[in-house]
Amino acid sequence: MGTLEVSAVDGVTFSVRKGEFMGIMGSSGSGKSTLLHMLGLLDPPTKGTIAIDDKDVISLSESEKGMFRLSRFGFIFQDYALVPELTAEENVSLVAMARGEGPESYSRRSRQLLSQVGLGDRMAHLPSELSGGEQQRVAIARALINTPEILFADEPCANLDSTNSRAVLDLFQTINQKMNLTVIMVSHENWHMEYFDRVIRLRDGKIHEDFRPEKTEAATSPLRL
Ligand SMILES: Nc1ncnc2c1ncn2[C@@H]1O[C@H](COP(=O)(O)OP(=O)(O)OP(=O)(O)O)[C@@H](O)[C@H]1O
Repeated sequence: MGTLEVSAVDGVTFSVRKGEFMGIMGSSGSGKSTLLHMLGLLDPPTKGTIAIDDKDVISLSESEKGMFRLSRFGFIFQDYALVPELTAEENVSLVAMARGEGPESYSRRSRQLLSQVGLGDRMAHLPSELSGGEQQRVAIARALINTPEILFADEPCANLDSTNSRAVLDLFQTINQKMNLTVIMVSHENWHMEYFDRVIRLRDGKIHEDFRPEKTEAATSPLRL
């Protein structure tokens, strides 16, 4: 920031097990989004290493990072990040198209995923014709179209009421358990911890706590993947 150097994340070291549902928590400005964006290869760290399956992913070229993100990661953002001019089905298909797939292979899967997130009757709707919770479920279907190994979610419930937040978290839990997908989610809501296997709490860009929260019985959704 001009002459002011900001250490958004500083000296953070941890590893994540395959299939873990991890929450990154901490107060505003503690570095959660920066950490998530670095892990998701969206922002480069100034120093340090990130390894996935023992592969150093920092040294990949920009185009290799792009392909790595498309084929191995799913992203879900607070503001849904849907393309406003495209229907729900087209939004989901878009990332499969970007990976070079033909329509014969992604069309059926897009529709199947939208049905599985409860939007079978909303496939032709534009984002503006969907509620916030529905838009976030389109974003979840989109994140799953390329059968990723890691799902990154940055405050996915920030704009949702508690019923819709629970629907999204129930979906994450089902995806995590049924597909053994690693989920890394930024949150500042303490009640979300009931869904997490593990929490890393940041303070001033450093790991302040790394713990396994006590599990209460969270509801399970009817999603079958
Ligand atoms: N693009 C940027 N340029 C300069 N500083 C930034 C930038 N993005 C974030 N920061 C700073 O880095 C620090 C960490 O920000 P970050 O957005 O990662 O925090 P956060 O924990 O996700 O916060 P919030 O919960 O409010 O979203 C903050 O001090 C912030 O002001």
